[in-house]
Amino acid sequence: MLRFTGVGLRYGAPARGSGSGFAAGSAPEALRDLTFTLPEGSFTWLLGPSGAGKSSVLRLMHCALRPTRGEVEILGVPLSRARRRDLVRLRRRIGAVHQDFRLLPQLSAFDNVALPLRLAGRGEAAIRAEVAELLAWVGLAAKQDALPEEMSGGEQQRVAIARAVITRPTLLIADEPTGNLDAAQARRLLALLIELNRIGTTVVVATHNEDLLARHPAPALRLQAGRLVEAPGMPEAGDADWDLRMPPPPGFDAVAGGTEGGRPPAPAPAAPGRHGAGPAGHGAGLGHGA
Ligand SMILES: Nc1ncnc2c1ncn2[C@@H]1O[C@H](COP(=O)(O)OP(=O)(O)OP(=O)(O)O)[C@@H](O)[C@H]1O
Repeated sequence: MLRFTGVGLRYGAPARGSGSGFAAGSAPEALRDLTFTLPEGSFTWLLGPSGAGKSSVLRLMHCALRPTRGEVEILGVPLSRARRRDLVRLRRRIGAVHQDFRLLPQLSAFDNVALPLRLAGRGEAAIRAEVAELLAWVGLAAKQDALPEEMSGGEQQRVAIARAVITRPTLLIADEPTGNLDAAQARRLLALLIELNRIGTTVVVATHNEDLLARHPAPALRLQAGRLVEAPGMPEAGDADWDLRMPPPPGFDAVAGGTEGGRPPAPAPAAPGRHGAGPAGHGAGLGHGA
């Protein structure tokens, strides 16, 4: 489970409980008052315009930062109280696809993808088979020996995706993972994310890709200028302050109805929820070959 409680983040300010030595800064808060819970095994889209704070939320989820206010709990571990070695252990359970890939430049595609398995102490024979299979699945069988600088942006992104999922992480976070992929490759990636989620991985994906959102309706966290404007289980904006059962204000009948003593027309039903209103479904009908 991921739980954010009253979370604020100000870059350059000291983090809660970290002793991390950040210089105190006066930058505006990048995240403000975020409170939400994502259950284990959920699939959540992370949405919002550029600069809204999506990458910052993912950095907190990846334990790369601690909040300056409030508490972030990742897979049961409160970041404010976690020691450095707890964080290292926690991060081994998290797969991350970064916007800028973060491949190790001196390692081949194969060795980049194999790295998390080697760190976990897996045997080389199993690593060979698993890495080869996953690289083939992302269409990079012929690029196993290529260095990152010898690959296109889309190829590097697919290596980064393979590296993030090779350990079947408990939590997968992805920041614009389709930014460099064509439409068919993006759909294959979505199928992979859905499959991982089906076998139990909690998945959080920041994206602007409307095609993916339409293909896999799931709950959403939506940010605007560092604040949450939509979250799983949060009432639609306006629900609380516009009660449709309230009588019209005095004099409104005559203005709206035109007939003495008449009632105004019934208000239109509330707008249907955005795609985030429904439960996470797996009904996108995408097989691995989609
Ligand atoms: N390392 C940093 N130091 C200082 N400010 C930062 C840093 N990273 C992000 N910010 C600021 O935090 C705010 C949120 O940025 P963030 O990258 O989280 O947004 P985003 O929604 O992911 O944007 P995009 O869609 O463009 O990637 C922005 O105002 C940004 O300038």
